[in-house]
Amino acid sequence: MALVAGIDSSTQSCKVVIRDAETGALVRFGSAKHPEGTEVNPQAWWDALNIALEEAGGLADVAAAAVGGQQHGLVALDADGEVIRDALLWNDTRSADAAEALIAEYGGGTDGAAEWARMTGSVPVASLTVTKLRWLADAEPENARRVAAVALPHDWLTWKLSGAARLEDLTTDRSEVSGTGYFDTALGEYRYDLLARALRISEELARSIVLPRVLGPREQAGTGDAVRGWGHLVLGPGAGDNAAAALGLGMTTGDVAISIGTSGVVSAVSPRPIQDPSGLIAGFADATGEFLPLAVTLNGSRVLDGAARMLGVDHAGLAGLALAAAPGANGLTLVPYLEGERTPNLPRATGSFVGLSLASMNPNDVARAAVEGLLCGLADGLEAMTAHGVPVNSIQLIGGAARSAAVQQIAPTIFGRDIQVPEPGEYVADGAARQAAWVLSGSDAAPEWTTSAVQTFSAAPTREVREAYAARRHLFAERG
Ligand SMILES: Nc1ncnc2c1ncn2[C@@H]1O[C@H](COP(=O)(O)OP(=O)(O)O)[C@@H](O)[C@H]1O
Ligand SMILES: O=C(CO)[C@@H](O)[C@H](O)COP(=O)(O)O
Repeated sequence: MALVAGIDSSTQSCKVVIRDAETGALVRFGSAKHPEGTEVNPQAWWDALNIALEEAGGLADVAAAAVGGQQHGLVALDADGEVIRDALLWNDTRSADAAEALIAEYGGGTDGAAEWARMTGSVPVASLTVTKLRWLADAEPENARRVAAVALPHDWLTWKLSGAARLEDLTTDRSEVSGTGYFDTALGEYRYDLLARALRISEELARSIVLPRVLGPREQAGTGDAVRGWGHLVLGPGAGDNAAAALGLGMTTGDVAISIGTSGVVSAVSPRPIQDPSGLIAGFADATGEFLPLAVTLNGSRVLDGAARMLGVDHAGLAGLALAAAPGANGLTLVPYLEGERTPNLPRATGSFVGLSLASMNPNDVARAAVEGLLCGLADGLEAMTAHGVPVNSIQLIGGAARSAAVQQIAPTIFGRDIQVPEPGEYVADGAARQAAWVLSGSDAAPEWTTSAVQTFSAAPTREVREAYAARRHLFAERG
């Protein structure tokens, strides 16, 4: 029995699944926490990966591995392959002004946004790597001058697993690179002119910066580090976390995943690239050769973490309170922009409770408003997706907060559709494992693994909750 490892290096933690390459059966599992914050030394991801690998029984008997990772984070490397500064993560909003400047440089407003959507598939927001590079060039020019290679979290971890030292050995895949902001997702080519613009350097100089080689969906990224005893290990190209989840869920056209981890993500497989000048949809690629349009919010599971903390309960307690309240929370709406927001693009926003009254100022309604506000933001993303002609036949709910009974039961009322909840699991890591098995097999198609049982939740839609949210989502203060 050949074993494969799938790794999910996500915002809050690293998870490793070891699965049977043929059947997909789970054999071992390990996980380790990542540090808090939106600026993280990549060494912390490497340390967490090693702890998680050890907990999962190591790689000695594993034939292939692949890494799925949080997207967009800027890992800037110098000529010796050393990390220049802590990585700025996808949820770090300091590059919001840089995003605005980059749009302005292409005509500004709707023209500039449309041009970026045409060039790359996405309109720059603070999350995208290209804006972080511009921030680096302006705020830390000394560091910017030292940049010899730019990698993203999963690229860097794959490189570390391989034990390679040469920058030229860095690899990535279409799903990851499509979220950089300097890659033409429709054509599948780097845009060195955009890299140059971000760093305020000539295109000639930009071409001397090493960008990871973009691998095909089942192309080998190399082998494991011989020095660490992983020389036998075949490495897959890896993927951005949402593309890996799509692979883990076996999504095809018409399937939608709603992931509620640190980020809230609505994603769908599309046979054609999506270019949305409004910026609500990011036109990324998937891990199989197709496309994966996404709507991503900055405020996912932590909305519920914060609400539970505020109410002095655990997650089960929060779900109980929310389910004890009536839909609409007695007129209370949570605008959930606790960490600023990305979709819609409001990086300086804060959250607010709107409609508070004596009737709603109680734990049940506050909990209900938290769950409804979180889901309404995602429902707006789903609506933007359908507006772009992305077919929606089924919706699966995944990510840490999909374990909440309140999220499961309230989701169909807000989305106005049945919601399928697969067994709790690590679908990003599973997708990475499935990719590793695919690379190992050398077949044209990814192996058919048994999919997990799903539970379907149905409920009457509560249009009025969405309408109240739509009328109030602009009612927030900006952070000072
Ligand atoms: N039962 C639950 N209800 C609500 N949130 C939960 C529950 N279990 C875990 N979470 C939250 O899910 C998040 C972790 O989910 P995960 O998908 O692993 O995040 P990420 O991929 O961003 O690291 C944490 O914020 C955690 O508090
Ligand atoms: O920014 C994106 C995708 O565009 C996020 O999906 C990140 O990739 C982080 O994912 P989680 O760790 O929150 O799951």
